[in-house]
Amino acid sequence: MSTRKHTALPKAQILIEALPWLTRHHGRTVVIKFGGNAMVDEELKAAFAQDVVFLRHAGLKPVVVHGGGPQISAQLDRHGLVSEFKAGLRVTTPEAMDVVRMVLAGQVQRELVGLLNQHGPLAVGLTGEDAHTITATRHRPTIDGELVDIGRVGEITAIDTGAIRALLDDGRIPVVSSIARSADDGHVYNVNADTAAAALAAALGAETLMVLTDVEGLYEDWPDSDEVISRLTATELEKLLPELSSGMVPKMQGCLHAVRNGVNTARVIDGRVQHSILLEIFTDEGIGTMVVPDGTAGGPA
Ligand SMILES: Nc1ncnc2c1ncn2[C@@H]1O[C@H](COP(=O)(O)OP(=O)(O)O)[C@@H](O)[C@H]1O
Ligand SMILES: CC(=O)N[C@@H](CCC(=O)OP(=O)(O)O)C(=O)O
Repeated sequence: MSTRKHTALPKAQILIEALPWLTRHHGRTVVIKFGGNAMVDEELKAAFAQDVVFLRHAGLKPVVVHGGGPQISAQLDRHGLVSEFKAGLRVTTPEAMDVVRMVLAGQVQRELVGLLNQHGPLAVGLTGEDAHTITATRHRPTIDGELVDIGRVGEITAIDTGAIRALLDDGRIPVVSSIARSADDGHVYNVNADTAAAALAAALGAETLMVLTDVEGLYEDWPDSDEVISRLTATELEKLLPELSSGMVPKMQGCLHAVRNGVNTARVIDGRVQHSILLEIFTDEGIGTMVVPDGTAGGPA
């Protein structure tokens, strides 16, 4: 009996260590973006699903927004279509848009819903098209001073949180694909998943936006160094933005948008680390990069 007590004690200590975090986050919404590059390993995907279900049972309200860039590229390739990116966004022809929608809503989202629902009737998948969750207009980025046409790529103009809130109130875990309907022309648009997650986090008044990717966080001097910036304010991030490249651009722009619009913390964390979500939410040893609004005091958040 005494041996059993003794061996079980560390488990109790670990649970108690999480108490301040459980108290702080209880009832709060956490938007988690699961990137396509972090989604390649079966064990990692299963651990991701466990973490999200754990959060839900711990009294938080997780919302999953997923990417699928590599999966889309692979499918386009099978169709003999080339993948081209401009300003970090996929040039999306109407033909490519059909593939994007099929892969995100029909493949990646279904897989995540399936993994989450191994733990109970929790996850419900939707795309931004459902119940007008995400409305977009055609995005025309400026590259070298010129407006560029990148096809069916959407810039978010409105978020309707009604369907997601109804699911959360019903105890479900919404799993959202980053596809939007345009109110102008009725077409379906491809939205970067980081941008969609940030917009949803802001519109939902989420406590935290958590972006899982395939690096440790925001590197200070990428690609020359792998020194991770652990914490930075909105203004510090804004100054860094022009120096960032490729996939980090929409991620960090999204983090900035989130903390400037009511989200308490936006984090970029390493999706290759098993249970990185739990480590980030429930322990002192926060990993990755955390963006906070200006004027936020130091210490763990
Ligand atoms: N400053 C930086 N710090 C870390 N990664 C960076 C930086 N700048 C660019 N990157 C690149 O951004 C990538 C992550 O973005 P992306 O490939 O779009 O991932 P995801 O599929 O998770 O959205 C990293 O793998 C890295 O190659
Ligand atoms: C407009 C645009 O670029 N959309 C992205 C949508 C998926 C995505 O963002 O996936 P990751 O998070 O895995 O990069 C794309 O077509 O790849």
